[in-house]
Amino acid sequence: MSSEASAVWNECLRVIEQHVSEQSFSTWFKPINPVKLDGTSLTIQVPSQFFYEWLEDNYIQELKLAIKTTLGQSGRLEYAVVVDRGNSSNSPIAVSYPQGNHGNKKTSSQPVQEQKTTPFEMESLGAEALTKSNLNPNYTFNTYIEGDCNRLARSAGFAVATKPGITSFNPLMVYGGVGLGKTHLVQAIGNEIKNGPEDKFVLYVSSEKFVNQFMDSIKDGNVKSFTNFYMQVDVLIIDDIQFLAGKDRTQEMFFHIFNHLHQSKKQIIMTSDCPPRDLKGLEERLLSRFKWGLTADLQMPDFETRVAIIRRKMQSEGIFIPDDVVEYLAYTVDTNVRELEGILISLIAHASLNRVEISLQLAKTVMKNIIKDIETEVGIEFIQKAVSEYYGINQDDLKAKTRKKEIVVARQVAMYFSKEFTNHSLKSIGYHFGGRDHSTVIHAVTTVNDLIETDSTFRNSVNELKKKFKMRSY
Ligand SMILES: Nc1ncnc2c1ncn2[C@@H]1O[C@H](COP(=O)(O)OP(=O)(O)OP(=O)(O)O)[C@@H](O)[C@H]1O
Repeated sequence: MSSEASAVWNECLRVIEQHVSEQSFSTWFKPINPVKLDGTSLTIQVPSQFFYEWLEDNYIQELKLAIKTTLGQSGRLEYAVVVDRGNSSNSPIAVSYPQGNHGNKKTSSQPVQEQKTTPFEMESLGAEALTKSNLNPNYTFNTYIEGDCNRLARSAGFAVATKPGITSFNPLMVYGGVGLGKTHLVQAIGNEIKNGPEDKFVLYVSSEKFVNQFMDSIKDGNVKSFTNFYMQVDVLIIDDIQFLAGKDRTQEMFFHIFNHLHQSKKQIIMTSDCPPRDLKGLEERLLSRFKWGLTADLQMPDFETRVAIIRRKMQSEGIFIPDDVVEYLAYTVDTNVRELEGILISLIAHASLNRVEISLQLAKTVMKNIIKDIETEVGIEFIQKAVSEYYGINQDDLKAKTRKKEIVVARQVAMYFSKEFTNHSLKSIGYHFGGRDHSTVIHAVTTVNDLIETDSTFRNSVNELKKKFKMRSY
């Protein structure tokens, strides 16, 4: 090792130390050996291919800063990767060169294993590498709106964030449909731990990336460093675990990593698009481990929570949207939160591009453009769906013969609204409710009107539903 190279690298370390945590510094920078200095080009030796890729994915900015500070603008960094063949004492060194320098191979006393570009030429930091843990700093508990839809998962997540690895929620498995906030929640846990008092190595990885890294490690003969790396993590957050289905070798590797982490009281957090019992193509021994901790689901947020999510978003974007528009969006977009956010962003974009105020009319136009088949008119079907959801009954029961009290009330309310909000005749309305005759519809309308007069609880619920239909038929 040249003393010049050492001196330069020591300088670099002083810069890097100021920008990374103590733990990252000892994990990722202490094992590096400076090899040589050639003009303003410093070669450093890293223990494995995996290590090299990790540095490149996660610490490129710090390395760049250190090199430029120490060697000036023309400073360059090159890597020597110790090839992992399971026997490090035998490992040859592969020197890496900048792209475009291939015809000018430098000689090394040991065999050159492969060519690598320098990190500075590969500044393709993926969106994932936003922080050292691959966590998006905006995904916090603070920005994650609480509602009935996520209460259990959120509070379990918070407990885990306070005492990672030592609550009974290990592993914590969060499942739910597309765009319902799984990633946001598990990253909020990660951010909370990372910003907490203890110096924990938190790592977020998508299952897809985990599979790809594992496959690459097989290809490159690096499996050992892959495993060692994952076994060092204090908090492993692995997203969309269903992606491991059918990938037997990766599952086996994950099984070992899981066991090691769990035995060492390290926290494991996973997400999935369905409950563990429905995860097809995953080994039974993995599934049974997933059930050791806590499994919590996320549901579609209810109307109030959707309003709160929109308001939160408005606050973070620094924009104002009138209440009727907020309510309209919250009523209409009930598929998932990502879609709700998407429509909100389109609305903001439309208003600012066309220099118009955000209004209900604009919201409706944007909505029609985005969701082609959106049902903007109130029809009997829509009323039946909304009323049965509101009363928590099966939609088909509105058409069935059943005379159960709660179903009769819901049916009468739905008939009442069908009369008020659609152009269907009494006969047609009766037909849509299991072929009842028009006098049944008249009776329903009269009963509902009477109840509105006499029963305030009933009146409130009818008003709430009415608001929803008015939004549509505006
Ligand atoms: N309760 C919530 N409060 C605030 N924002 C939320 C909430 N739930 C979801 N979001 C937002 O909705 C968007 C989609 O969430 P996220 O990506 O976490 O969903 P997901 O369930 O992981 O989706 P996928 O199934 O596609 O992986 C994100 O922008 C997220 O911030």
